[in-house]
Amino acid sequence: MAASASTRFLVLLKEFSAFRKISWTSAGTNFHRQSRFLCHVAKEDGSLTLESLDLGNKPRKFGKSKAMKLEGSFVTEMGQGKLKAVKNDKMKVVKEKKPAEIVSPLFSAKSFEELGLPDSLLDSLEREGFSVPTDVQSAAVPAIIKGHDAVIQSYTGSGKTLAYLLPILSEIGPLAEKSRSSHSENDKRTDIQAMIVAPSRELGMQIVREVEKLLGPVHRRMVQQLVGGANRMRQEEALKKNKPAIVVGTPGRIAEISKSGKLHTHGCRFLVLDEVDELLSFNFREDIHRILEHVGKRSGAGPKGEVDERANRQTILVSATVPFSVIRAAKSWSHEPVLVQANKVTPLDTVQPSAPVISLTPTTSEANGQIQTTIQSLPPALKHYYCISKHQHKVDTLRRCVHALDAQSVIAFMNHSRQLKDVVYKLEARGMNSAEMHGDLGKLGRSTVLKKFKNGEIKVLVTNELSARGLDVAECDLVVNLELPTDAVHYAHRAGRTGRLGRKGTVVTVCEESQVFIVKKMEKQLGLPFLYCEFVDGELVVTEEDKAIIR
Ligand SMILES: Nc1ncnc2c1ncn2[C@@H]1O[C@H](COP(=O)(O)OP(=O)(O)OP(=O)(O)O)[C@@H](O)[C@H]1O
Repeated sequence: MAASASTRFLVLLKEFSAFRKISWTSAGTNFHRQSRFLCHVAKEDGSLTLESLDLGNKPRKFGKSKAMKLEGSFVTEMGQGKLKAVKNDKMKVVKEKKPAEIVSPLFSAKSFEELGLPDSLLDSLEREGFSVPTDVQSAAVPAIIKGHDAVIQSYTGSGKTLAYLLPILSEIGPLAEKSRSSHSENDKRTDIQAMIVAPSRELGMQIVREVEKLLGPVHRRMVQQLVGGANRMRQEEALKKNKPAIVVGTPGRIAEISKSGKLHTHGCRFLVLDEVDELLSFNFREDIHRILEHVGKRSGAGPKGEVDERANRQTILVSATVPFSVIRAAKSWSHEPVLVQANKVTPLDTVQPSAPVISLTPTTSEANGQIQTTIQSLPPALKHYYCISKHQHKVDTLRRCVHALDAQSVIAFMNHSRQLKDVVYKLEARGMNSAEMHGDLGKLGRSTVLKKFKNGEIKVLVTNELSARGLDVAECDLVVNLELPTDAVHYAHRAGRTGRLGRKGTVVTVCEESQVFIVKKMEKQLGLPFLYCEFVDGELVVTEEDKAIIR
């Protein structure tokens, strides 16, 4: 159909066949060579720096690092894209790109030792193969240890979970620095020390596993999950028996147990709202309100000097997408909060309502003497395409897309759970391993599917918005929007399931002809180029002219 339209040039790119990886050793060297020392960042725009937080020039201890768990996962820019001329007239030569560039320079601090973490936590990180903090971790850890309330914003897959977990674990629980972990006299031993709230069970459980990994087998009971769909009585018994220092849960279940008087949070020192913009939505409003009212509200002084006059907890709000409603909420719930981004800590007061919510390129500019901050929500190396397909051909388009990109682990998003089964049936009939995942599956069904997807038994996970936020499957190399996300924010979270932590990733949005204008709108809002593509002879074909517009 469109192939014969006004296309002048076709560039055939067979992308995934050429995944070229570099070893961690060489990646590390490059990162270090490129590293911008933290104390140099953001001074011009009035930001706080690690130096200004008294943590920039700590003496360094080196020598603990070992080969990183994700060895080889930092991939180079596509180096071997095939080039094929389809028409001779006005041929534009697209040169092969040079290989060996790091896609995303995520790491600027050389080691976790630089961030002032206690030895026991450093040992855990080493045991789990984490050797270098990401940029957002480099910025967040010292700021939170210092006692700041914070909004952590950084793009999907950049390590925001550890960015808040590390400073918390360095202050409370069995890995904490002894001098820091001493509780005030007002603390009861039964009180929870840190509460982490997430909008979905999957994300909650993912965070629990991250905490358990760091705590190690001996102390893993120090974290308790309070997610919905699991047995509530067992959760309450575990709270009573294990007296965990940390709870991670979904708003409804936390509020439920809190109302029953079985969750003691008045002495809680940390409250984290992960995916905060989602947690602010109407669905969660009542439960979040209760949590904010009860967590860390005790009388008397808190453990930290200069911030003691505020509520006796640190409030940490986290998301890749931070609309101004979050900034406003942070200002009202927190005391002098800071905005933490990759290698940058800025007083939240300087963030203006006019600042765009999302954009590709992070910039700061001064207007009327005020700092304007734009926010990057997606990894810059992610590639975005769209194609046009009739509704009845979409599954076939998906299948051809997977083949053309030689994708190994695919998440296909739709909007309604009732259509997922049909897509799975069609894919399976064509020999492609796939499974549906949605809320109606129940907790066990969901975790089984997820496990199979993670270990590669399932190639295409067909799902809805449930999986759009937080889900961390390192291997996912392709996201397909079989139906359009409702807006640019939803697009960003769906797209962010691939290309995690500097890996290569592709997002293909399959739309109907009448929907192209919506794709164009999202492209504009995100400030990202969405390339029009087709799948021809098993190849992804990108046209340089936008046929969707000129037809
Ligand atoms: N310093 C590090 N070194 C190696 N791996 C890391 C490091 N920090 C985090 N990771 C891993 O990177 C992956 C992505 O981290 P995480 O899920 O925290 O990202 P995120 O920024 O919260 O993403 P999203 O916005 O999608 O929720 C996880 O598998 C995590 O274990």
